Amino acid sequence: MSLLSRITAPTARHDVARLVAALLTHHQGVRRSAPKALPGTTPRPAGTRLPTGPTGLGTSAARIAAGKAAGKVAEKAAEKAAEKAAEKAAEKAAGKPVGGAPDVSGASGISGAPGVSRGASGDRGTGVPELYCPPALRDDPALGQEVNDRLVAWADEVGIYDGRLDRVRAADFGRLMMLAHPDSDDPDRLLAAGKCALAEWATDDYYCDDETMGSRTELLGSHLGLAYTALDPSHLPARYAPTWEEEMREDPVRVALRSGLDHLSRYAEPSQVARLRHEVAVLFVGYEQEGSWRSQGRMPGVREYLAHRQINSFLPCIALADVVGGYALPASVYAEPRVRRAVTMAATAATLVNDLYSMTKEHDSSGVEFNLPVVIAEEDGCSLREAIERSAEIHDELVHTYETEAAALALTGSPELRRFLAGVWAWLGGNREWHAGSPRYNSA
Ligand SMILES: CC(C)=CCC/C(C)=C(/C)COP(=O)(O)OP(=O)(O)O
Repeated sequence: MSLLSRITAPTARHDVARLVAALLTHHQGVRRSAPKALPGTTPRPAGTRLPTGPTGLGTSAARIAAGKAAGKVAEKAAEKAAEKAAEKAAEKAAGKPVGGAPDVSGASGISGAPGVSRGASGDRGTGVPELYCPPALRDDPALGQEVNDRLVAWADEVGIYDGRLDRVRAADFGRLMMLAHPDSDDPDRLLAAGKCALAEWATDDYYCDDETMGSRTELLGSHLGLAYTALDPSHLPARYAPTWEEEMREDPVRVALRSGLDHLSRYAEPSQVARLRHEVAVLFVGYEQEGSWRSQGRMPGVREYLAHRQINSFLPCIALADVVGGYALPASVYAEPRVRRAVTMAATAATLVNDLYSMTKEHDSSGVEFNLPVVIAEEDGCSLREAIERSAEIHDELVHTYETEAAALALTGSPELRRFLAGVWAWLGGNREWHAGSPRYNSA
């Protein structure tokens, strides 16, 4: 065994994660709330800069003296924060009031509910059990509204959701961006990420989900193939290129995807753009998979569905945490298997939140709809209520595992990785908060 492999934190696995989570969360039957900050990190207010130069294990010798001191301070602060979070968690688990700091859920001023994790008060009338999830880190309604206004204006310009822009405005995707990316207060960066998200949503609504918007299962593959070329341009021979370009502009979803990526490219490095392209291509595979179930009239099993929700997920949005935050996580770190495992688990959890909150909307739609509770009810032969509870438990396990594994990675990783993992955690909180309030899922 090399020295490096001995001093590097071991890979946390399900069993380790479960053990730690169980120790921290189940003390005398009391569940704890998810902490506001990912253990091992500190919430980073918008505009805070990262230390520069090489960081992390084995690189300290390469740092110049000042950078070294700064890195050490940051590491110490992260360790302190982790200790504090663990202490707080233990106090909460023991049923003691947490000294000093305000209640994290109340402090956000968003929910009005005493605590944002699982428990009776969390559903705000939606029927969704309270979930183990961090609270949203900030709520800045004015910023959310600015992003939303600009997003709706852009949707109008590119032609998506024609005649339905009032519903898009009400869904408030600008608020989602504001809640999910608390380390940026730049409306234009939030808008760029919002455009990408709305274009991905439009792809789903127009091609997969919504027959009233023209979706037809037999055309899905062809539509998605063309849509992908909006993100990764086709370079056709000269005689075909002009007409191809006209055709690209004929479809509002293609226009939206291309325009969103163009805007994002002002802030993203090529490797970050490539990352988004990859995640969207994977998302499209997920859209296809769902289309295949639909055309067969087949309900997938729970394992297949969960694997699907990892690819048909919010990962393309979550993957932009660094672009929106104004820093770049190197491609090699993003691709590191332990990082990918943690981040994809978070993405699945975020998407299960969508499943839980969108059940009512989907229940009202005409076609076959897939979500985890329906799939569990079918496979386990249980009631939908029981299946909702089981879905919430699966969500919670994923979040606990992310928390444990990401915290371990944060303690040994670079400042960029630490910030990214904290950004993913913040994304989970903003996402849940948005789903709980957006009229897309909560209208009568
Ligand atoms: C990346 C992105 C914004 C994708 C949107 C599609 C997606 C992964 C969802 C979670 C939406 O799933 P669903 O079709 O259930 O969405 P709605 O419930 O209709 O919002």
